[in-house]
Amino acid sequence: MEVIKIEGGRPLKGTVRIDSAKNSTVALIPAAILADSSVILEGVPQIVDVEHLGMMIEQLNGKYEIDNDELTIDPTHLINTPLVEGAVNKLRASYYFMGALLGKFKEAVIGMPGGCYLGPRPIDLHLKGFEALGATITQEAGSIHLKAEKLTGAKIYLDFASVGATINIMLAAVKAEGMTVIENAAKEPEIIDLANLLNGMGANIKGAGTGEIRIQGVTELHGTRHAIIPDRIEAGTYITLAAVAGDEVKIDNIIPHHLEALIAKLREMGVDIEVHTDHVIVRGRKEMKAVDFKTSTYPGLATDLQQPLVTLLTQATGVGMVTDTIYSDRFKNCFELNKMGANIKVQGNSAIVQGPSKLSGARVKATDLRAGASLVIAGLIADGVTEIGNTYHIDRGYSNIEDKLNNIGAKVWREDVTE
Ligand SMILES: CC(=O)N[C@H]1[C@@H](OP(=O)(O)OP(=O)(O)OC[C@H]2O[C@@H](n3ccc(=O)[nH]c3=O)[C@H](O)[C@@H]2O)O[C@H](CO)[C@@H](O)[C@@H]1O
Ligand SMILES: C=C(OP(=O)(O)O)C(=O)O
Repeated sequence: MEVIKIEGGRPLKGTVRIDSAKNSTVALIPAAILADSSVILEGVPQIVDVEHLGMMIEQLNGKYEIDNDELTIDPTHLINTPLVEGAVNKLRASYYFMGALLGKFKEAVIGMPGGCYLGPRPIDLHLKGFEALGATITQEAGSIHLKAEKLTGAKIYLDFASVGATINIMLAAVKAEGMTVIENAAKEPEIIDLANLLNGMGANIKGAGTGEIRIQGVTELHGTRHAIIPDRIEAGTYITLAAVAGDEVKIDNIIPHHLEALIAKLREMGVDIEVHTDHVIVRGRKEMKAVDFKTSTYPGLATDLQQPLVTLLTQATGVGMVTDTIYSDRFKNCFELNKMGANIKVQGNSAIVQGPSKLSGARVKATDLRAGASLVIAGLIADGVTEIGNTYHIDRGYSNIEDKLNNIGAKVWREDVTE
């Protein structure tokens, strides 16, 4: 079993360059199949989710070529193969092939998505959207069959501003006949990035980034070149770790506007953050006071940063409560942090953290992607060596994490150990 080992207690100093957004990239790759010629994505992060989507493009007989961080997807000879085996259940975003294949071929057969378990993650809103556009849906033995004689634009109200449902409906509607209006659409920056790619391919989408997205269907989409936005969650993770372990760390290649909720809350705790156009400088390792955090949809505090923030609170003075309004069961990291000496109680969808606690190195498991990030941060400040198992979760979303940390003075390495 591969583990990540961290020798804690080394003050961090230097620059971390943030890669492009996982949650954009994993939508942009399936979107590319809607074109009839090559789509080039600039700045693709080296993460396992991207590799898995590449395998799915190849299952569909598409060409998938990465040259450094530039990805070319050529969908010219695409075949509508059922995606029920292979990478489909290795990641959440595989479900974007539902919308993309439905949009392109009016039919898709696809297995259920994987991704982190964070509590129930139903896809009823995605299916409701496809039905509104004219698709018939049948489900059997872990796979979903979507079929439409034709797709017709519709008005679709989402009961919850779901990122996944908004994206999937956009992908299915972009070539539908007439106008689709998504009401109570998700407003996350990754939705805007997707709309920009699709519009570059010839789509007609207005309102992305607001609660009402209007999609006028077009008959053809062509290849284009698109630069992916920076990863606000990777950025937020490094900002958080710099707050507890950094002397002075520059987090570069970001859009600070996407991180306003986080930056405001960290400042409330007493963290020194200097904001510039495309980077921030964090001067950490100072006294912090505990605050409460509550996650919500964008522009609120991202649920994907909630677990790293729990680690931060273990170093602040007082009691802080972290409430996750998006996912009911995203607290497995808390039990691992307690093994390292933290004092955290989980109650319903909240974690109550009493700090400050002295953390000590221990053997822990990354139960999901951001739990992994929360344990890496804990390892950086703990006394002694921390060993983190289930590294595959971390590799779904953080590119070159050891190099990025070692470059700013950490001591992080991988080892194969017997279980
Ligand atoms: C690949 C990707 O981009 N993943 C992100 C995406 O996940 P994902 O797209 O799965 O998240 P959603 O925004 O869809 O889910 C938010 C909430 O809505 C509920 N829901 C969602 C769909 C549905 O059909 N029915 C339903 O009830 C979910 O259970 C959850 O409680 O947005 C989340 C919320 O910002 C992030 O944590 C994930 O990192
Ligand atoms: C929950 C996440 O990812 P996914 O939706 O891909 O499981 C995440 O990025 O934190």
